[in-house]
Amino acid sequence: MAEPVLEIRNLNKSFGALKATDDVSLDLMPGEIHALIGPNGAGKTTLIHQIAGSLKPGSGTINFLGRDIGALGVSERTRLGLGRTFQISSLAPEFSALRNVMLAVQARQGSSFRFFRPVMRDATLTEPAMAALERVGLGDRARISAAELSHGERRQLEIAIALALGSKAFLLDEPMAGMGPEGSKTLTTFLDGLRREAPILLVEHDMDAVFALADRISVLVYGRVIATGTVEEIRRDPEVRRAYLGDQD
Ligand SMILES: Nc1ncnc2c1ncn2[C@@H]1O[C@H](COP(=O)(O)OP(=O)(O)OP(=O)(O)O)[C@@H](O)[C@H]1O
Repeated sequence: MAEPVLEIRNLNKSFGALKATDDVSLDLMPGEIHALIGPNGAGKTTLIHQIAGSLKPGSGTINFLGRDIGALGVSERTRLGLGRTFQISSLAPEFSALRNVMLAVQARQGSSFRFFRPVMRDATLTEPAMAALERVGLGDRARISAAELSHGERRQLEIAIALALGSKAFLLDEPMAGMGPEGSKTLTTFLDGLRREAPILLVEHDMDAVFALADRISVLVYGRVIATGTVEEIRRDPEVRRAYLGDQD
């Protein structure tokens, strides 16, 4: 059997008396979309922060591509290929969409001596950046500043940045949030294809998107994984229905 791309074992994180992450173990396999669902405050974002490196776990291990990344910072994890989008945007708002992605391309190329060239005409930066924008459907918005993009477009731009960074797995925290039905549909189609390139750990409240996309779902309640399974297994699970799905089905 294939090795997991991401392997989380017995992760714990407390905020004072609150156990936000309670002995969480989960895998992200090559080519899969693994959705993480659960009620507000269940600990989904806290878990993503620990995997991304912006929050230190109390205990437990995180392996990425066979390597223990527990001691690494956010940028080292990004360099290894752990791409993420945020609930709160991390874009440079005054820069164009293209320039935002070019910064990622530049970071990946590791060069800091480009100041001597007019950056916006440097094809080694503009071409891969345009390619990433086109892949997420933002090709015709390249020259618009990030601040002027719609909420949904900013999410697409963050994914373009993660692509340009050469991500080997994606951590997506509520990418559909604030999107209309059309935007959600477009993003769903895009993510469906993206999984072939790199697996996705997807935190999402939009159950239509989750049920359409997920190969597996893990359900988090009070920081604990109460079930992991296929869409059908999760839909049928009586504990999940009681704790989370309720009458959404
Ligand atoms: N820095 C912090 N200090 C104290 N408590 C925190 C901190 N961050 C999160 N929490 C608490 O940890 C719990 C889990 O929060 P988290 O944001 O991870 O949940 P979530 O499942 O992502 O929720 P939502 O679906 O609303 O985004 C909540 O009770 C939250 O109040």
